[in-house]
Amino acid sequence: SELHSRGRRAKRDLPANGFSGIWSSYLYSVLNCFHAKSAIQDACLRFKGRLFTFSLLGQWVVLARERGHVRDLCNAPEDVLSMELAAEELLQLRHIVGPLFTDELYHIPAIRTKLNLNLGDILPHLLEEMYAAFEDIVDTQIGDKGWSSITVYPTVCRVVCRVTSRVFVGKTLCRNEEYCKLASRFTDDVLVAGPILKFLIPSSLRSSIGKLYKMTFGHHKRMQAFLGPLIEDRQQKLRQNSKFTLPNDMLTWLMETAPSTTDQHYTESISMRMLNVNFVAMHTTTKTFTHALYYLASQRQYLPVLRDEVEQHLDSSDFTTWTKEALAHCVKLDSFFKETLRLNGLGATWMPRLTVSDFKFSDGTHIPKGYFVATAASVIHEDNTIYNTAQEFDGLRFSVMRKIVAETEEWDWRHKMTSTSEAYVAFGGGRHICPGRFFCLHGNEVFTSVYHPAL
Ligand code: HEM
Repeated sequence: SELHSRGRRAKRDLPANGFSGIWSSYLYSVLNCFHAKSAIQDACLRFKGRLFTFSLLGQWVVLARERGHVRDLCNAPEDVLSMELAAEELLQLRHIVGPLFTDELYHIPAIRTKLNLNLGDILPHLLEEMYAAFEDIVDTQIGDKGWSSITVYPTVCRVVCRVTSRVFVGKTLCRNEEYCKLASRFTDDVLVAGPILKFLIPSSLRSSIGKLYKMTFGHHKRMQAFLGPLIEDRQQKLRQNSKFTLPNDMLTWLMETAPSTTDQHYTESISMRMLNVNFVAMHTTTKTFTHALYYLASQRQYLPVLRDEVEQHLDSSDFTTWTKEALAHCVKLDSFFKETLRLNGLGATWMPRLTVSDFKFSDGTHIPKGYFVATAASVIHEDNTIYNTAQEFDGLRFSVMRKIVAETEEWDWRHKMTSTSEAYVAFGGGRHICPGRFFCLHGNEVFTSVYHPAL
């Protein structure tokens, strides 16, 4: 039955967390949502070092936590363990957004090459927008007393959206309230609607409900309405003068990377890629910066330490002198963000994969086609055998580790925020490792470095 296929036990010869009956496991999988982190921690303790199955919101997942298992997961090719199909199925992306969302993926090379190569050039724009966004969004909320209580998440979300949109679509559109609402709401809408569709709606009805959803929210159509005239304008300028330099932003990089530049599909396709870029960039960066702000506010001893470091490397009276290289010297700031993500990653389980064909872990465990596999990310990040006092926040943890490495080795990159390993999976690993992590670090550092009296 439908319920059975959604709630079934993943793999009979692996230990299972909770109940393994159809109804009991289904109900248990709902309860697990309310305390996923501790339930996974308990299961890891019980099944020491072994792979096990865990049920979450009607879905059994094989969870990996040992280094070897995580390495196997990272190294598996896409046609064996598929991230794309896992995301598509778990979030019902075909129904909620449309097949174009998952079929074309050229935003990934655009980020990997063009965005990452241009980080130095876009820094002044990032900084200019950051100052303007703080003035418009934060300063206007501060009254005569010189302080005000602000709801952090929505405020950070607006700032992040404006600043990242400056790099994605340019100065005019990033200051358009309607555009920013669309860019920031899109991820939240998908993250709510996708799991509901998968969990509550039988597969025979999903297509019709998805159509209704798309008609109501119209994310793609609205994005086309914003980007269409901009694309047309840039193309026209190029037609008039082939030497015309396009603005250095994501829209241009997508226009240059898109397979075809002529047919009608062009604007549709680029708009969908822009939605996808927003999907991966906004929510993740907002969440990380919000947590970092909470740590700063609750552990104020870090404020002078981080500010001293920033002032040592960057001229706080003139941000136009800031460079990518100078920011890279702020190792304590880097460590602070890495530690924030260690304890507050994107979820208790991460790096979901769907087995497209039979998969064998290196210890011989065999997972048949059609099952979900993921890492027990929070357990890995809070393992006392890897990190001292792993449950505690130590903002300078990684800068100390970097210093120790630097004493004996030439390169101290191993503990930088953007470096990953089987013990640090906040940005995933293997072929799908997050290509936007350099931009995200850049953005976060700039956020915190910008001197603001409210901080
Ligand atoms: C703190 C912020 C961020 C976090 C924690 C984060 C984390 C992740 C993680 C865990 C993955 C999945 C990796 C896997 O399953 O192996 C991922 C993938 C991805 N991320 Fe990020 N990310 C962040 C910011 C960004 C930004 C700002 C961008 C774009 C500018 C971005 C673009 C992407 C893309 C395109 C993928 C898919 C890569 C692929 O399928 O090959 N991310 N990210």
